[in-house]
Amino acid sequence: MHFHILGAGSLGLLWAGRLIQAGYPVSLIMRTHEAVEQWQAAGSMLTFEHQGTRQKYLMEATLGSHTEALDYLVVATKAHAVASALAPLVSRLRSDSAVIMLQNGLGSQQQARALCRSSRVLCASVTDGAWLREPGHVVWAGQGTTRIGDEAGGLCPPWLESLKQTTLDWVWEQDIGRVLWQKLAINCAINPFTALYDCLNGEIPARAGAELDALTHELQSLLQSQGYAEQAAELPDVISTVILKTAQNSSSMRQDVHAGRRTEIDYILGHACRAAEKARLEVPAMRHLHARLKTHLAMLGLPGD
Ligand SMILES: NC(=O)C1=CN([C@@H]2O[C@H](COP(=O)(O)OP(=O)(O)OC[C@H]3O[C@@H](n4cnc5c(N)ncnc54)[C@H](OP(=O)(O)O)[C@@H]3O)[C@@H](O)[C@H]2O)C=CC1
Ligand SMILES: CC(C)(CO)C(=O)C(=O)O
Repeated sequence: MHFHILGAGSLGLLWAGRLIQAGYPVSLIMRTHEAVEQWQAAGSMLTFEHQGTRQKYLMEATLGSHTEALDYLVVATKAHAVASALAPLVSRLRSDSAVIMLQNGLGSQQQARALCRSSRVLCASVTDGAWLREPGHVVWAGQGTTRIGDEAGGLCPPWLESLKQTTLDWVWEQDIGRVLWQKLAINCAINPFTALYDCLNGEIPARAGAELDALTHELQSLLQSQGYAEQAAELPDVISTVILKTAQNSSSMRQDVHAGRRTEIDYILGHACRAAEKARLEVPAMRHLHARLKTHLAMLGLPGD
């Protein structure tokens, strides 16, 4: 099984390292010729750091314009880069190719399905934490679980069954939509406040107070409108637990803002607002937060989508 990883960022290199450790051939697909040249100039080596130990793995980096068929394509770009990164690769996919989406939020997975009509597109919800110490050097900071499923339904594919839990701590989800929507609701309740108030996850209840309660209530209605009544009922507890467990975390959105990078707001809060409109739900707290965050990002010179 040859895996191609699209996007040599934190999560892409984490998957690359874990798969190569398990003995699978892995190639990276990079965005620019310069990025490939830099990778090669640095010896084509991935540095994989975990609990203070560092290992090095040789790995080839290529451009999307290659013609080799893609059997297992792991899409590890940010949500907003998915469509443009994936489009040039569609002709390299076969009917038995698998595309595995790792993005937070919702919307990019559906874009991928629209693009890759002839291949199976699986979606993953990942709770591992990874960051880059420098290009090509990934730190696996938090061990988590990867819940994988197919929004179009169907059984777990045999190739995934054959992937040992020591390679990736994966679980097959018959209803991955439920998982992705619950994660979306959690990210809606946490990430925007951390970016707006420039605070750690644990500081949200004190900083956002009643705003958090109002938003949670609207997110419950939204989950209900999508058919996820159980997830709606447990949402307030789930949000409190995640805030508590990740109290010292700087959310991914806050990290993006600090690094001057485009955030995934449109695939988190933006998607939630659009889904609420489609379901004809009144969500004033959500809309107000979305508008405030967009203004805040604009003031920092960052896009609001
Ligand atoms: N990091 C983590 O711990 C976790 C991340 N996630 C999710 O995973 C996704 C990826 O996140 P993360 O790895 O942190 O993001 P990064 O920004 O670290 O990595 C994204 C990578 O994609 C590359 N890329 C962008 N466009 C293209 C393209 N057209 N062709 C090839 N490569 C491209 C970027 O390259 P360039 O820099 O050149 O633009 C970058 O190397 C996000 O949706 C995130 O929310 C989910 C759970 C945990
Ligand atoms: C769960 C949470 C909020 C942890 O920080 C996260 O997924 C993120 O930061 O994107």
